Amino acid sequence: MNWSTNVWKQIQPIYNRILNMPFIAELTDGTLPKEKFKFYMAQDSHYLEHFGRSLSLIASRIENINDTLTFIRFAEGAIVVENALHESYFKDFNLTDKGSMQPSCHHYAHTLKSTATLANIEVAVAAVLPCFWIYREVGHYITTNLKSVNNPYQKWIDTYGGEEFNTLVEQAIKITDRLALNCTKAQQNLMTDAFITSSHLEYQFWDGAYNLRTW
Ligand SMILES: Cc1ncc(C[n+]2csc(CCO)c2C)c(N)n1
Repeated sequence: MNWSTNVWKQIQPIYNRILNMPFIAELTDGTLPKEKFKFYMAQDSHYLEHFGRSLSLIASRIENINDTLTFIRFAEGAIVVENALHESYFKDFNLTDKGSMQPSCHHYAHTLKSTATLANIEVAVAAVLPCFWIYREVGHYITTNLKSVNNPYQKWIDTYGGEEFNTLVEQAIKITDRLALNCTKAQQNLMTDAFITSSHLEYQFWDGAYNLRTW
């Protein structure tokens, strides 16, 4: 079994907890209170900047030059494309000031940056993979369970449920599996730990927004 199939099995309890979060249920039926979505968007805007920097660090460290190019594109996607989504939401929801980073976002963003800088490259790549993979799965889940026609969060849903995003995720999984193939079992276990930690932090990110958790 390849590394990714195995790790995805391992995070099933976390993934199922994510699918059962009120944030996801209310995003799906469009009833999520605006102030919670605004909190999420503002925090995510901070997150994306740090995430983009983490991807750029990985791009510069990864050995295969084609992988460097792929990670440069991921970084660009995080900063340019995703920020466009946020900007349009900032307008739609009258959000002018994103404020400072709050605990869930701060923890996640800085964990990714230190991992991207200090950990072995395969561990750094494994740490960013849940950002792609969990969002794709959640995007598909929401798309298949959509109830309301006039969902105010439709743009967000379309971004992550779409085919374009799916292609990026497939590329990210493929690179990570290739790196894992050249690793010892001990190194693969460190990759797995990093993937699991980021999956927990994805959960915490939504939980922090739903509960409007501040310092
Ligand atoms: C907390 C949090 N985690 C993951 C994503 C999803 N995401 C953001 S950028 C990017 C890659 C684009 O190249 C992906 C998958 C998010 N928005 N917020």
